[in-house]
Amino acid sequence: MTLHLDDLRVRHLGECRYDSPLAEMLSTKQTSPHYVAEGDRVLLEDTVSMLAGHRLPPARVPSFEGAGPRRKIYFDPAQVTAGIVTCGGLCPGLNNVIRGLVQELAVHYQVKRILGFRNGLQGLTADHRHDTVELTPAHVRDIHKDGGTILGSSRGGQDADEMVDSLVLRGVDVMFVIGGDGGMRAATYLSDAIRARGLDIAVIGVPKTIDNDLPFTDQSFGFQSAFARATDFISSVSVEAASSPNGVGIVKLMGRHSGFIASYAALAANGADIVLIPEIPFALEGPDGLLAHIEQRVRAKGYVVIVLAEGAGQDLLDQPGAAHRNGRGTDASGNLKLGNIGELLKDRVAAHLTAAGLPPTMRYIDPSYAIRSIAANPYDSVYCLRLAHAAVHAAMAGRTAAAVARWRRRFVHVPLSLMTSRRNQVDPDGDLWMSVLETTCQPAEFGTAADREKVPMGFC
Ligand SMILES: Nc1ncnc2c1ncn2[C@@H]1O[C@H](COP(=O)(O)OP(=O)(O)OP(=O)(O)O)[C@@H](O)[C@H]1O
Ligand SMILES: O=P(O)(O)OC[C@H]1O[C@](O)(CO)[C@@H](O)[C@@H]1O
Ligand SMILES: [Mg+2]
Repeated sequence: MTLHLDDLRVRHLGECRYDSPLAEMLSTKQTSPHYVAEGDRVLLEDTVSMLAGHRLPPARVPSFEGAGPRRKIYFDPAQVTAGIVTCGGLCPGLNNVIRGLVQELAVHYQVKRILGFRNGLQGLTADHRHDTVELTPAHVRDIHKDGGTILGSSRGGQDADEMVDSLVLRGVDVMFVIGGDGGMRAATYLSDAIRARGLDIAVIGVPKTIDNDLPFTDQSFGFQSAFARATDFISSVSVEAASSPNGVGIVKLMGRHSGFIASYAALAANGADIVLIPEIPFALEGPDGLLAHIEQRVRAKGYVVIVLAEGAGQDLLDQPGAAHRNGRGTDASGNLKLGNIGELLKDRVAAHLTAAGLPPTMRYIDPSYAIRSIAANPYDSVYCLRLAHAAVHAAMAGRTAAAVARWRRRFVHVPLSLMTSRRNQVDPDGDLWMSVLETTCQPAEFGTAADREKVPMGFC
């Protein structure tokens, strides 16, 4: 999909008439390498060849509106009630974002009231809309020290009109939705329904997901903390595998459709021989298949360490009745339920090595929720705080149906609909995957004899 400048423009509720309480701080600022001035824009693409390909003057090249405080704002802060909700799976940093939103809204803009809706979008239904938490700086002072979300979260669909009714009944003027792809989709429908009813309510998304599968953001918050924790499990399994005869260490990590956690954690731990991700299918059998490669590594090195994203190799579980298929179907939010590729791999590797005369010592770890239920690390803490500041500035300036994101290290406004227009995935031709191949020395693909012709050899 080719994007044009107009696709990247975010909606404004109207003219900004009020002086911002931060106006004085902004009076002397101009664009510099470290500051995007009001009215300036951040390029979508950043290579000479991509820019040249547009054949457009700089002002027409696709770009995002820079985030940050404006001198004039849309809402009168003294009249504003803000709402906050966290939805979907947990992610390190949710509490940091809540805290950042509350502090900025209360301390700098001094808004009238801040309401936290409980248990995800369920909190915006008729049955739950009155069970809100009154959020103040004192209430959120220490919440960043804990993982999870003080507001609670959930999966499962809600009616957009019912959610709008809740905002109207609770007098909400600016609504912050902290969520992943599902949450951003729900926020899009929410802002569409608000618009259809001609209401003056801003909806700002703060994208989160440990899977890092959202587009138009360099990395989603919490991802760094999550993969850092995953690294510990890879190190443990590597030690165990290396200390055992024919040791096989397998770590299965979250990542439904995107293998970023597996790739980054494997690079950070630097002990993995094989990384398997959803973006790159693999064959088990055959001379170029995964099992043959594992056997070769055990023979050469004495042990092997495999890092596996949960969404990898799902096609291998597709046959009806296949072991570890786990029924499939979808969860309450419509996300595909995955089969257990880790268990399948464990069984198949054990059978293969045993048949090859290398009976393995199997060390299998599935850290599951342990990587996402933790508090944010210092890097994510700073990132969450800055995203929260950007979200508040966007809302107070009357931006709506927009997400705040960091793009090419600048904070920008992204139309909400774009956040769900594609999925961020590891590019098999990109430099991240190249680094994984360089580090693990695994071949670019584990193919079968039939496609041996097109399968490049490993690096070492
Ligand atoms: N197409 C949709 N229309 C309306 N609401 C949706 C849609 N998709 C998801 N939602 C709602 O958004 C909320 C969050 O979605 P989901 O459970 O998929 O998590 P998420 O936001 O994608 O987070 P994560 O991927 O990090 O777990 C849920 O309450 C879900 O019902
Ligand atoms: O919370 P649940 O429904 O068990 O979801 C787990 C899923 O959530 C995520 O953490 C984020 O979508 C995935 O990596 C994982 O598959
Ligand atoms: Mg999701």
